[in-house]
Amino acid sequence: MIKVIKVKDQVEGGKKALEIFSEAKNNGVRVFGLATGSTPVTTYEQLVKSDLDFSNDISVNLDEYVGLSKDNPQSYAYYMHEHLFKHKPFKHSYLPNGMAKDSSLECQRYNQILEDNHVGLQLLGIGRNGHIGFNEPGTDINEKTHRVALTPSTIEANARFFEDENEVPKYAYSMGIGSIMNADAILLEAFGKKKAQAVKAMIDGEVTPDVPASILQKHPNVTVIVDEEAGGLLD
Ligand SMILES: N[C@@H]1[C@@H](O)[C@H](O)[C@@H](COP(=O)(O)O)O[C@@H]1O
Repeated sequence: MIKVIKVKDQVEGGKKALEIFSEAKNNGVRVFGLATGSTPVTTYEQLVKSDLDFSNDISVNLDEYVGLSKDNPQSYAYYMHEHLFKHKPFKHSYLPNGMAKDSSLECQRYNQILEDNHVGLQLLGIGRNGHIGFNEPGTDINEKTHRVALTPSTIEANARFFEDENEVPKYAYSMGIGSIMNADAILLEAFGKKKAQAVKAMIDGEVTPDVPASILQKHPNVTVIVDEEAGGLLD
Protein backbone atom coordinates (compact mmCIF):
# COMPACT_ATOMS: atom_id res chain seq x y z
CA MET A 1 0.00 0.00 0.00
CA ILE A 2 1.39 3.39 -0.97
CA LYS A 3 0.42 6.38 1.12
CA VAL A 4 1.04 9.71 -0.65
CA ILE A 5 1.85 12.90 1.26
CA LYS A 6 1.80 16.06 -0.83
CA VAL A 7 3.91 18.98 0.33
CA LYS A 8 4.56 22.44 -1.05
CA ASP A 9 8.24 22.02 -1.81
CA GLN A 10 11.41 20.11 -0.98
CA VAL A 11 11.97 22.01 2.27
CA GLU A 12 8.53 21.00 3.56
CA GLY A 13 9.28 17.49 2.32
CA GLY A 14 12.38 17.36 4.50
CA LYS A 15 10.32 18.40 7.52
CA LYS A 16 7.75 15.67 6.86
CA ALA A 17 10.54 13.14 6.47
CA LEU A 18 11.98 14.21 9.84
CA GLU A 19 8.59 13.45 11.44
CA ILE A 20 8.66 9.98 9.89
CA PHE A 21 12.22 9.34 11.09
CA SER A 22 11.28 10.51 14.63
CA GLU A 23 8.25 8.27 14.67
CA ALA A 24 10.33 5.32 13.47
CA LYS A 25 12.86 5.91 16.24
CA ASN A 26 10.06 6.13 18.81
CA ASN A 27 8.76 2.83 17.49
CA GLY A 28 12.12 1.20 18.09
CA VAL A 29 13.67 1.26 14.60
CA ARG A 30 17.45 0.96 14.95
CA VAL A 31 18.55 0.31 11.36
CA PHE A 32 18.03 3.01 8.75
CA GLY A 33 18.50 2.48 5.03
CA LEU A 34 19.79 5.70 3.51
CA ALA A 35 19.95 7.20 0.03
CA THR A 36 21.96 9.85 -1.80
CA GLY A 37 21.32 12.31 -4.63
CA SER A 38 19.80 15.78 -4.49
CA THR A 39 16.43 14.54 -3.22
CA PRO A 40 17.26 13.66 0.42
CA VAL A 41 19.39 16.77 1.03
CA THR A 42 16.65 18.65 2.91
CA THR A 43 15.83 15.53 4.90
CA TYR A 44 19.42 15.30 6.07
CA GLU A 45 19.39 19.04 6.86
CA GLN A 46 16.39 18.46 9.09
CA LEU A 47 17.90 15.40 10.74
CA VAL A 48 21.10 17.34 11.44
CA LYS A 49 19.14 20.22 13.02
CA SER A 50 16.96 17.87 15.05
CA ASP A 51 17.68 16.45 18.48
CA LEU A 52 17.52 12.89 17.19
CA ASP A 53 20.44 10.79 18.36
CA PHE A 54 21.64 8.03 16.03
CA SER A 55 24.75 7.13 17.98
CA ASN A 56 23.30 3.74 18.93
CA ASP A 57 21.83 3.10 15.49
CA ILE A 58 23.01 1.57 12.25
CA SER A 59 22.81 3.00 8.75
CA VAL A 60 23.05 0.99 5.55
CA ASN A 61 23.27 2.88 2.27
CA LEU A 62 21.63 1.85 -0.96
CA ASP A 63 24.47 2.16 -3.40
CA GLU A 64 27.95 3.35 -4.37
CA TYR A 65 29.82 3.98 -7.61
CA VAL A 66 32.33 1.38 -8.67
CA GLY A 67 35.83 2.85 -8.78
CA LEU A 68 35.34 5.80 -6.43
CA SER A 69 36.99 5.75 -3.03
CA LYS A 70 35.36 7.22 0.04
CA ASP A 71 37.54 10.34 -0.12
CA ASN A 72 36.51 11.11 -3.68
CA PRO A 73 34.04 14.02 -3.39
CA GLN A 74 31.75 12.36 -5.96
CA SER A 75 31.47 9.12 -4.00
CA TYR A 76 28.34 8.41 -2.05
CA ALA A 77 30.45 7.70 1.05
CA TYR A 78 31.78 11.26 0.85
CA TYR A 79 28.27 12.63 0.28
CA MET A 80 26.95 10.81 3.35
CA HIS A 81 29.82 12.04 5.48
CA GLU A 82 29.27 15.64 4.42
CA HIS A 83 25.47 15.71 4.60
CA LEU A 84 24.86 13.57 7.64
CA PHE A 85 27.49 11.45 9.35
CA LYS A 86 29.94 14.17 10.33
CA HIS A 87 27.08 15.98 12.06
CA LYS A 88 25.06 12.99 13.27
CA PRO A 89 27.27 9.95 13.67
CA PHE A 90 25.76 6.48 13.71
CA LYS A 91 27.20 3.57 15.66
CA HIS A 92 28.04 1.94 12.32
CA SER A 93 27.45 3.25 8.83
CA TYR A 94 27.71 0.79 5.98
CA LEU A 95 28.10 1.52 2.27
CA PRO A 96 29.23 -0.72 -0.54
CA ASN A 97 32.98 -0.37 -1.08
CA GLY A 98 33.47 1.17 -4.52
CA MET A 99 37.12 0.12 -4.48
CA ALA A 100 36.53 -3.57 -3.74
CA LYS A 101 38.77 -5.79 -5.86
CA ASP A 102 36.30 -8.62 -6.26
CA SER A 103 32.79 -7.46 -7.06
CA SER A 104 31.02 -10.72 -6.30
CA LEU A 105 32.68 -10.89 -2.86
CA GLU A 106 31.70 -7.29 -2.26
CA CYS A 107 28.06 -8.07 -3.08
CA GLN A 108 28.17 -11.08 -0.75
CA ARG A 109 29.69 -8.97 2.03
CA TYR A 110 26.95 -6.37 1.64
CA ASN A 111 24.19 -8.96 1.60
CA GLN A 112 25.53 -10.36 4.86
CA ILE A 113 25.48 -6.87 6.37
CA LEU A 114 21.85 -6.54 5.32
CA GLU A 115 21.02 -9.92 6.80
CA ASP A 116 22.66 -9.00 10.09
CA ASN A 117 21.01 -5.56 10.15
CA HIS A 118 17.38 -5.77 9.12
CA VAL A 119 16.34 -2.37 7.80
CA GLY A 120 13.45 -0.81 9.73
CA LEU A 121 13.03 2.30 7.59
CA GLN A 122 14.44 2.65 4.08
CA LEU A 123 14.73 6.11 2.53
CA LEU A 124 14.59 6.26 -1.29
CA GLY A 125 14.70 8.73 -4.13
CA ILE A 126 13.53 7.87 -7.62
CA GLY A 127 15.30 8.17 -10.95
CA ARG A 128 13.60 9.81 -13.94
CA ASN A 129 13.14 6.37 -15.50
CA GLY A 130 11.63 4.99 -12.30
CA HIS A 131 14.80 3.42 -10.93
CA ILE A 132 15.35 2.98 -7.19
CA GLY A 133 18.86 2.70 -5.83
CA PHE A 134 20.60 1.89 -9.08
CA ASN A 135 18.07 -0.73 -10.10
CA GLU A 136 17.50 0.24 -13.69
CA PRO A 137 14.45 -0.81 -15.74
CA GLY A 138 14.50 -4.54 -16.41
CA THR A 139 16.21 -5.49 -13.12
CA ASP A 140 15.02 -8.78 -11.60
CA ILE A 141 12.72 -7.88 -8.71
CA ASN A 142 14.21 -10.55 -6.45
CA GLU A 143 17.77 -9.38 -6.89
CA LYS A 144 19.95 -8.69 -3.84
CA THR A 145 23.06 -6.48 -3.89
CA HIS A 146 24.56 -6.51 -7.38
CA ARG A 147 26.95 -4.71 -9.68
CA VAL A 148 25.00 -2.63 -12.16
CA ALA A 149 25.84 -1.12 -15.54
CA LEU A 150 24.28 2.33 -15.45
CA THR A 151 21.97 3.33 -18.30
CA PRO A 152 22.88 6.30 -20.52
CA SER A 153 19.97 8.30 -19.03
CA THR A 154 21.24 7.77 -15.48
CA ILE A 155 24.79 8.63 -16.48
CA GLU A 156 23.51 11.79 -18.11
CA ALA A 157 21.32 12.69 -15.10
CA ASN A 158 24.26 12.22 -12.73
CA ALA A 159 26.71 14.09 -14.97
CA ARG A 160 25.72 17.35 -13.30
CA PHE A 161 27.73 16.34 -10.25
CA PHE A 162 30.89 15.76 -12.32
CA GLU A 163 33.05 18.17 -14.30
CA ASP A 164 32.91 16.01 -17.39
CA GLU A 165 30.37 13.36 -18.40
CA ASN A 166 33.28 10.99 -19.16
CA GLU A 167 34.17 11.02 -15.47
CA VAL A 168 30.78 9.64 -14.43
CA PRO A 169 31.31 6.02 -13.41
CA LYS A 170 29.63 3.49 -15.68
CA TYR A 171 29.04 0.91 -12.94
CA ALA A 172 27.73 0.90 -9.41
CA TYR A 173 26.98 -1.46 -6.57
CA SER A 174 23.36 -1.32 -5.55
CA MET A 175 21.09 -3.05 -3.10
CA GLY A 176 18.70 -5.01 -5.25
CA ILE A 177 14.95 -4.60 -5.38
CA GLY A 178 14.68 -7.75 -3.26
CA SER A 179 16.87 -6.13 -0.58
CA ILE A 180 14.87 -2.89 -0.69
CA MET A 181 11.54 -4.72 -0.42
CA ASN A 182 12.82 -6.46 2.74
CA ALA A 183 12.69 -3.22 4.75
CA ASP A 184 9.81 -3.00 7.23
CA ALA A 185 8.88 0.48 5.99
CA ILE A 186 9.88 2.57 2.99
CA LEU A 187 9.89 6.33 2.60
CA LEU A 188 10.34 7.55 -0.97
CA GLU A 189 10.75 11.23 -1.78
CA ALA A 190 10.38 12.92 -5.15
CA PHE A 191 10.67 16.61 -5.93
CA GLY A 192 10.44 18.59 -9.15
CA LYS A 193 8.80 18.28 -12.53
CA LYS A 194 11.38 15.86 -13.90
CA LYS A 195 10.09 13.20 -11.52
CA ALA A 196 6.37 13.61 -12.31
CA GLN A 197 6.18 10.85 -14.95
CA ALA A 198 8.10 8.37 -12.82
CA VAL A 199 5.92 9.13 -9.79
CA LYS A 200 2.73 8.65 -11.80
CA ALA A 201 3.98 5.34 -13.22
CA MET A 202 5.11 4.13 -9.78
CA ILE A 203 1.76 4.85 -8.11
CA ASP A 204 -0.92 4.49 -10.80
CA GLY A 205 0.81 2.36 -13.41
CA GLU A 206 1.04 -1.41 -13.64
CA VAL A 207 3.64 -3.24 -11.61
CA THR A 208 6.40 -3.94 -14.12
CA PRO A 209 10.19 -4.33 -14.14
CA ASP A 210 10.16 -1.53 -16.75
CA VAL A 211 9.40 0.86 -13.87
CA PRO A 212 11.36 -0.61 -10.95
CA ALA A 213 9.66 1.65 -8.38
CA SER A 214 6.23 0.25 -9.33
CA ILE A 215 7.07 -2.90 -7.33
CA LEU A 216 6.59 -0.74 -4.21
CA GLN A 217 2.83 -1.14 -4.79
CA LYS A 218 3.35 -4.68 -3.44
CA HIS A 219 5.04 -3.54 -0.21
CA PRO A 220 2.79 -3.27 2.87
CA ASN A 221 4.19 0.00 4.22
CA VAL A 222 5.32 2.67 1.77
CA THR A 223 5.02 6.42 2.20
CA VAL A 224 5.75 8.71 -0.73
CA ILE A 225 6.42 12.40 -0.17
CA VAL A 226 5.97 14.52 -3.30
CA ASP A 227 6.05 18.23 -3.90
CA GLU A 228 3.46 19.93 -6.14
CA GLU A 229 5.53 19.37 -9.29
CA ALA A 230 6.50 15.75 -8.76
CA GLY A 231 2.91 14.94 -7.74
CA GLY A 232 1.46 17.03 -10.55
CA LEU A 233 0.24 14.08 -12.67
CA LEU A 234 -1.40 12.20 -9.79
CA ASP A 235 -5.22 12.15 -9.61
N1 LIG B 1 21.49 6.11 -7.23
C1 LIG B 1 20.81 7.37 -7.15
C2 LIG B 1 19.41 7.11 -6.65
O1 LIG B 1 19.46 6.54 -5.36
C3 LIG B 1 18.65 8.42 -6.65
O2 LIG B 1 17.38 8.23 -6.11
C4 LIG B 1 18.55 8.94 -8.06
C5 LIG B 1 17.82 10.27 -8.14
O3 LIG B 1 18.72 11.30 -7.83
P1 LIG B 1 18.31 12.77 -7.44
O4 LIG B 1 17.77 12.67 -6.06
O5 LIG B 1 19.57 13.56 -7.49
O6 LIG B 1 17.28 13.21 -8.41
O7 LIG B 1 19.85 9.13 -8.58
C6 LIG B 1 20.82 8.13 -8.45
O8 LIG B 1 20.70 7.31 -9.56
